[in-house]
Amino acid sequence: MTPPLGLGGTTECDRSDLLPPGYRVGGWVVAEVIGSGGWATVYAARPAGGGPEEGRPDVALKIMPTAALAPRQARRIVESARREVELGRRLGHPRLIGFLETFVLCAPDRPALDGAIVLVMERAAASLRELVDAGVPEADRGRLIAEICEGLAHLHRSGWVHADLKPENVLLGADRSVRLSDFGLATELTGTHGYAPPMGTLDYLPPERWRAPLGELGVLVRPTADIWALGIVIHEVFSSGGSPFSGATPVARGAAVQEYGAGRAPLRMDHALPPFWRALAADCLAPTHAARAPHTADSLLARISAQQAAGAGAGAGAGRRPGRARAAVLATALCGIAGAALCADAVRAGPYAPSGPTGVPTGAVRVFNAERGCQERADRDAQCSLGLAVDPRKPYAPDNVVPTRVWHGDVLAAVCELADGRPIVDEEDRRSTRWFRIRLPAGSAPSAAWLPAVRTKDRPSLPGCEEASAGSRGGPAPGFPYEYPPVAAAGLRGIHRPVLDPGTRGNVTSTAPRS
Ligand SMILES: Nc1ncnc2c1ncn2[C@@H]1O[C@H](COP(=O)(O)OP(=O)(O)OP(=O)(O)O)[C@@H](O)[C@H]1O
Repeated sequence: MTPPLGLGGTTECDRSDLLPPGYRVGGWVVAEVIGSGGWATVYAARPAGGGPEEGRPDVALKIMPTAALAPRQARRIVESARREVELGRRLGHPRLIGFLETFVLCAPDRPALDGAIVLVMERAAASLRELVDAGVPEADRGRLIAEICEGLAHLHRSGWVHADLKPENVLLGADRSVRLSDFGLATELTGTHGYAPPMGTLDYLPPERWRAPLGELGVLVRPTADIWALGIVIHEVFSSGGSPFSGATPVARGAAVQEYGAGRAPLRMDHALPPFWRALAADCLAPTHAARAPHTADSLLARISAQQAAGAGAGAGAGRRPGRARAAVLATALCGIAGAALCADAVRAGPYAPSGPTGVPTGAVRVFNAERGCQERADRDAQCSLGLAVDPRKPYAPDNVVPTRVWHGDVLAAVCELADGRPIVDEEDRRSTRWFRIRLPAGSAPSAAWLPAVRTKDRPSLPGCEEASAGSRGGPAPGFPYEYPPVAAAGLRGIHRPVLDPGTRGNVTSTAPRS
């Protein structure tokens, strides 16, 4: 820290804890107040003439008073400033706000501010909060989230957790590029976690933070806390500032977060979120640290980049109609793994082949997609496609979903049903262990796959699969998968969209401690 500086006030100010415009702070002259947080007031300032700052760009001064605080609080402020300075010194990055210097304010004429800590920062043009309040332009939404991810990825790679990510702390340059700021709670990790002061912004705390014990070192934080906060920010950006957790106050919304974290309430996102961003936010908002851990800032960034590179960024970002897409945990991963070539098959509405010589198919099912936005679409958009499983008794995973996709309204040839497959829950919390064996279009490989019963409203009268298999082949009931002759259908493009696998969700909720 630079030594205390002599100051010269020039104009009157109606609050003793505010500096008037023109007040000189070090080599800087205070202009207007930009905003105030819990512990600080941030001012716009320009370089004072004649000093080394002359000719430098305007800055923001974050002034943290300590005079009126109890010793413990004052220590907290000093510690918070130390974190900001330390992080700023070590982790310079285009997505993090730049720090120029820090010093202690010597202002004997203003006792409330005498001894305050001053951070001199690069000055931003606005905060994401202002933009959210005004309505984030559709064309900017995806880019802003991607840039926040870049900042987080850099922090996490460098072994730090921000611990207070929220739109107020996402600053925007004159060109609207993102700069993460306010590192007062930023925590350096020792291995997988670190300890932060027991502070933060209630609306952005993950479920586990609400019951985290407070030890001597503080509360345990991990990068997944930032990922949770990112999920809330994504939701806000795409839904005009709305939170996915309802409640009139932050504490009430916190109670809703805990209900969700304990598995007693589903995640309910605003219909305004386009499917891609809904899926991304849902992954960020996985209810436990363990479930969120695979979704690192780097992996989220890769998904966003892939989406944008595929030319779907604009559509995914803004123009889509709302839907109730649930965690398409595998959607992007599958496309990434399988590539476009594997994403080539699809089943069109019909043709449904009635009973053939072998007795199959013996029924039909019409695909039902619980996402309302997808029900209204007729363009067979990839984001609205649904996956079919190879094996209904295994979790959905990249190696357990066939390349062929289906869409809401498709009529599929079902040959038999399985009552005790893996339980599946849809976006409306309908749960079923029943699966239908579906014949796929000619040329599909494999030629048959499995549709979860929650993905159709139809309940055709079908034989049990073991029975059908034995009947059609005249042999003993085989295991999975069965093979049936394919039906003809047109091939279309799209990506996999597996339904939510509650096996995963069940594990998650069962391991989540009760609040
Ligand atoms: N470098 C900067 N350039 C422009 N505006 C800034 C800058 N730093 C902070 N601000 C704005 O100043 C306001 C106060 O910031 P500050 O970091 O003190 O508090 P906060 O993040 O809003 O709240 P809290 O301290 O309670 O977390 C915020 O609205 C923020 O957007």
